[in-house]
Amino acid sequence: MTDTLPPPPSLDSLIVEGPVALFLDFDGTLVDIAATPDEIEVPGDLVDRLHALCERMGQRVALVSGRALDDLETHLPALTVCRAGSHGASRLFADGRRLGKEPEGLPDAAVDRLRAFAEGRGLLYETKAHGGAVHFRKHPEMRDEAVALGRDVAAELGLALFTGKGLVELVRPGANKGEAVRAFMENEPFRSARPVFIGDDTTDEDGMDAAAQLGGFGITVGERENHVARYGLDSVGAVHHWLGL
Ligand SMILES: O=P(O)(O)OC[C@H]1O[C@H](O[C@H]2O[C@H](CO)[C@@H](O)[C@H](O)[C@H]2O)[C@H](O)[C@@H](O)[C@@H]1O
Repeated sequence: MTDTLPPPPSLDSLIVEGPVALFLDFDGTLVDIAATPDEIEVPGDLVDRLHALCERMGQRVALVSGRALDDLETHLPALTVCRAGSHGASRLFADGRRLGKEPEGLPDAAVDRLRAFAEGRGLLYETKAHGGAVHFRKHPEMRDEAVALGRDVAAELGLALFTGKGLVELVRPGANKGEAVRAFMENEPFRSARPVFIGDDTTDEDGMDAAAQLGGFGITVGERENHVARYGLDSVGAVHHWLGL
């Protein structure tokens, strides 16, 4: 449990031991969770603060989000930090060069099933370039039905199912945050650094697991049960404070 996990050592003390690479989740980690994806409140100077953090870290910072990259960039305009969207499947270096292949979108049959389910029940369907999510945050009683539908469609069409905070999502197999961590860590300036992954949700555990396998560790945010993280921070505010944002 998060409340039994100690806070991490200070970032300055880690940097003294050797180069550190930071992998940062977005929703629930850098910004607070809101009722819908578009209602998040992003501090106006967050991009500038992330750029300053990048300078301090020798450019070894990557955002690793479940959101599509174009959506992430809407909330973080003119961001020049390494970033991965669609749960790590779509990756860009800081200057916009692609890392790896552009992933495939969902088959139409999957999109149609998810969208019809959401629209039929008054739920929000989030269109993504490489996935599709049904949000039930405002209707938690629909959770089991949404997860069951996601499982069925995933099995029928050979897709992977994610269940996150108030959502169920389908992606192509292999799209996970651990793969994004590994991909960045094979490249400069990340290579040989100690990876630290910070996140609040189930899908972040793949990133934390990869960080641990590569000699680093995970930091979980908030009170969710987490069996992979080594340390915990209480809130988005505590993450900002730890990062010196
Ligand atoms: O990996 P992340 O960057 O944390 O993205 C995870 C999902 O974040 C968004 O959904 C979550 O945040 C919404 C806004 O706070 C909230 O309304 C929703 O219930 C959360 O699940 C985003 O909409 C998803 O696409 C991401 O997968």
